Amino acid sequence: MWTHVKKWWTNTFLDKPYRPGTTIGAYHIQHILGMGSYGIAYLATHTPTGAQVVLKQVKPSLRHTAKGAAMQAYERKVLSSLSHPQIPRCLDAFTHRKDSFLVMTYLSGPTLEELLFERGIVVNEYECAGYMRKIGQLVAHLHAQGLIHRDVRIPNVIWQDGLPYLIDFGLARFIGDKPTYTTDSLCAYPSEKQLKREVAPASDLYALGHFFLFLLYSDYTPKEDEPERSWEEELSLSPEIRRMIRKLLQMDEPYDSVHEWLQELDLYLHRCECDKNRRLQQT
Ligand SMILES: Nc1ncnc2c1ncn2[C@@H]1O[C@H](COP(=O)(O)OP(=O)(O)OP(=O)(O)O)[C@@H](O)[C@H]1O
Repeated sequence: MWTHVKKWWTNTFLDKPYRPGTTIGAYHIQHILGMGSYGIAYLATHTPTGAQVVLKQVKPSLRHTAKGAAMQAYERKVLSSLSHPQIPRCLDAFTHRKDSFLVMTYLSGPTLEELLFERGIVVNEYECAGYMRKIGQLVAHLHAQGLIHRDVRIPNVIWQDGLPYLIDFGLARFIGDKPTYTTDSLCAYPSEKQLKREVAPASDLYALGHFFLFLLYSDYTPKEDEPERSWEEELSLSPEIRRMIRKLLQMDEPYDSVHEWLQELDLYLHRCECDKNRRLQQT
């Protein structure tokens, strides 16, 4: 019972977000974007310039924990090290009363999760491959900087004007750094979680496999009363894409790098282009 009471008190009072309209230093809060495991994200206006920014506040309940402060400091270090138009830039960090805030550029547009599940967009296999190529190139850019995102999921990709924008670097780690703030090893985690949290390209490649499947499922309508089957049975995929996903998900010998996978993806896209041109010539 005590844990329920404590959780209720924490959520209702301690971690109560700032209200829209509140001014915090040079920023005016417009609305809450979301509450994650360690922070509260707000859309805010930078009053002197009128620019829209994202403020990320460490949850007050985590304020005095080593983890809360460390996570924000690490996210700041990660974002400050990056300079890419499709990734938020760290603009500032400050403390207001006892709360720490990270300020970053706001990337507008719907996430792929919203596009798929709220707007119901349908993407065919060829189009999915085109989306994945652009997302893969962003992930390859991170890997080239020695950074593993570890949270490449559809709610963390904003899609605007035909380009993906990658957000939420709360779990990102530089290769060589510890996978968690409390342990050096992931041995105590279940095997799938070990793979997802590994500070190595394999964890992002695995996430990209699931990402691919989410996009491909947009074109799938289950038949009524049909029992659930595996993705290989439910989706009608070309042999190349099926093979790629099996390798991304480590069901077959995995890729060593995102580049290796992107090369195969390019061969597939080239093959589709040739097929299309051939069909056009025949008509
Ligand atoms: N730079 C940004 N531009 C636009 N929207 C953003 C940006 N950063 C975050 N958001 C939005 O704010 C929400 C919350 O962001 P946050 O990074 O805290 O993600 P989270 O998944 O809720 O947190 P956590 O990773 O701690 O679970 C996101 O779902 C996203 O919609």
